[in-house]
Amino acid sequence: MLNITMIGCGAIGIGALELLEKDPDLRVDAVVVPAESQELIRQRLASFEHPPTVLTELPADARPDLLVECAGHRAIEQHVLPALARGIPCLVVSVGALSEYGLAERLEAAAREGGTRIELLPGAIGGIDALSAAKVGGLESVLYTGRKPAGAWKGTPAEQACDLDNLAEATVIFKGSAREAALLYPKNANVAATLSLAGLGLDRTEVQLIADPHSSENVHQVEARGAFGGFELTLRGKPLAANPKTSALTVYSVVRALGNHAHAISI
Ligand SMILES: NC(=O)C1=CN([C@@H]2O[C@H](COP(=O)(O)OP(=O)(O)OC[C@H]3O[C@@H](n4cnc5c(N)ncnc54)[C@H](OP(=O)(O)O)[C@@H]3O)[C@@H](O)[C@H]2O)C=CC1
Ligand SMILES: O=C([O-])CC(=O)C(=O)O
Repeated sequence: MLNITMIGCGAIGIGALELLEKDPDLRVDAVVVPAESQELIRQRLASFEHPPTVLTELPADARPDLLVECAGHRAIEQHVLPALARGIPCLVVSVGALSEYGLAERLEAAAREGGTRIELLPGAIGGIDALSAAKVGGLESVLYTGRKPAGAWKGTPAEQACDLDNLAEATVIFKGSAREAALLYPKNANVAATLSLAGLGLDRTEVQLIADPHSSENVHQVEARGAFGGFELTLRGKPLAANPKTSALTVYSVVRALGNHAHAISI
């Protein structure tokens, strides 16, 4: 059995915990959350058969088999970097944090220091295996379009670009590089960063973000060309009720990745 510490316990975290309870090979022993929400999370987890301990920091002597981050960009610096340096393997969903200059190199250095690895999870997108394999032969272009319901862009710079409450038609709210997208939209453009890290890089991957008042799904489209040929992918993600910015597939991606560490056959 693998003992896991989870960083963050919101829409993704709770969704993953519910599914992981059914897996005898995995046990989430602890969740790490901000002090302000510690009590609320404790109450939310009370109905679980094996409620994880709710902490605000990973204790200095803690040695979980795996640490999984599902908290947000700031948690990478705060929790993942030190855990890697201590030799704890980390899985992360807030991949957009790596758009900050120098952070990827610091994560790599910390993982080397600790003799361990950091795994960037596909989250809400598919095709990462194909794209990163295509990169080996050489990629020419990768275009990512992220389309979400207007409400999913609330609390983001899109509010300055348009009137989200009265949008009549689908509106492009951002056009630029994956790096800019991930920095400007930390809760909505992790997929842009993931695709770019697998493919052409943060500065050469073209990104378009759309607020669509007629959509009820988070639609991710990828067009890639290179020596391998080409592929077009459209993924229509169902948003989570607990956080409409986040697609349900992200929860399943976390559960799959953890399972792959524990089960005899991984896929
Ligand atoms: N790769 C992908 O495809 C995707 C990645 N994501 C990433 O996952 C993150 C989480 O998504 P989601 O679960 O929907 O978000 P929620 O806001 O529902 O939950 C976030 C949870 O993390 C906690 N948290 C926030 N900051 C920290 C921190 N520094 N240390 C510990 N805990 C923290 C929050 O606590 P509190 O409530 O107190 O703030 C909350 O419990 C997103 O911010 C995004 O970066 C999301 C969707 C797709
Ligand atoms: O969950 C999704 O559909 C994608 C998302 O929020 C992100 O890329 O950050």
